Amino acid sequence: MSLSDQQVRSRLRGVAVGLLTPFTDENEIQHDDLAENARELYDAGIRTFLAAANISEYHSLAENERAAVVETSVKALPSDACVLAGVGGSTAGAKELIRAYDRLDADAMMIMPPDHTYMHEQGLLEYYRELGAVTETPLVPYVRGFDPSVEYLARLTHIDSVVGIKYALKDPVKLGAGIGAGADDVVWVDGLAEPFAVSFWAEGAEGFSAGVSNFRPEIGLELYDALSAGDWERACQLRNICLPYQNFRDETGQENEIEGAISVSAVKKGLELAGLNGGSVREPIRPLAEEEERRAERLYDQLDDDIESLIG
Ligand SMILES: N[C@@H](CC=O)C(=O)O
Repeated sequence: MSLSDQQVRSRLRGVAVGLLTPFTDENEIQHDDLAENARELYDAGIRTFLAAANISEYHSLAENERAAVVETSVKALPSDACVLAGVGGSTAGAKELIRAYDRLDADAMMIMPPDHTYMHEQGLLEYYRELGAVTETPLVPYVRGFDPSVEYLARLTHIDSVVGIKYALKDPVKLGAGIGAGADDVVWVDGLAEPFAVSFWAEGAEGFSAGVSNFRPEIGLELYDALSAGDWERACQLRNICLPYQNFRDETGQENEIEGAISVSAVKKGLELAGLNGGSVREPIRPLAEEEERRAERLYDQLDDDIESLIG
């Protein structure tokens, strides 16, 4: 049975890890590895999971694969875990996926950023209303890749099905304004991982998505405790030890000028180095080059040392 709206809100007040989709070299999904990752992260204390979503390589998964990934995740995790399932695309297609996720008992729908060349704020709000009309399951829209008005953010919070917003714009001032203008019962989640966790928290975010905490969950959990306790100095220390690996994720990689191209491959490498399952990536992402693999290893060692001295 899935969680209530109130329980989902409570889970959004925490660290949300992305369940990356491990692929074989032949591009097949390794469901056992995915399930093992989910259980290990749960045992480490994580309770909020994003399945078939952003860094799960949502866009590289077919519809039936998205449902299969969500099914594996829900089955692998105890019932007090919150699984947010990635949804996107046309209204009709998204509704179909939502119905499939409902049959699988997903706890919430993570609505991916609109994948459209042209759009209108009112049309986008209509999209969320349409999706909300086919399910009792709460929606969490992911705001990324476009620059909406504060008014839009406020209106988004007033859509009945919306219980949380994953905010991933590098604009803490707009976040604070959106929170101030919006409904009180919506939980705002930092969608830009640990580097923005402190500034977004100061503006009113109550949870954050994981970056390096996807493979070293203890950092995210300690950071969340420090933020909850108002211990800014410790929160900044914990945030700072994440930065070298997070900055590496932002790089372009080789023979490419698009920033962040190695981001998912770097997290998959981190999973492998932490003893979890990373696996291969699908196009349009590329695997790390040899030199990047070595650099990831050095950065991971540094992270490991920093965790040892700060967390023990
Ligand atoms: N936290 C993720 C973004 C959200 O899914 C990341 O660091 O890439």
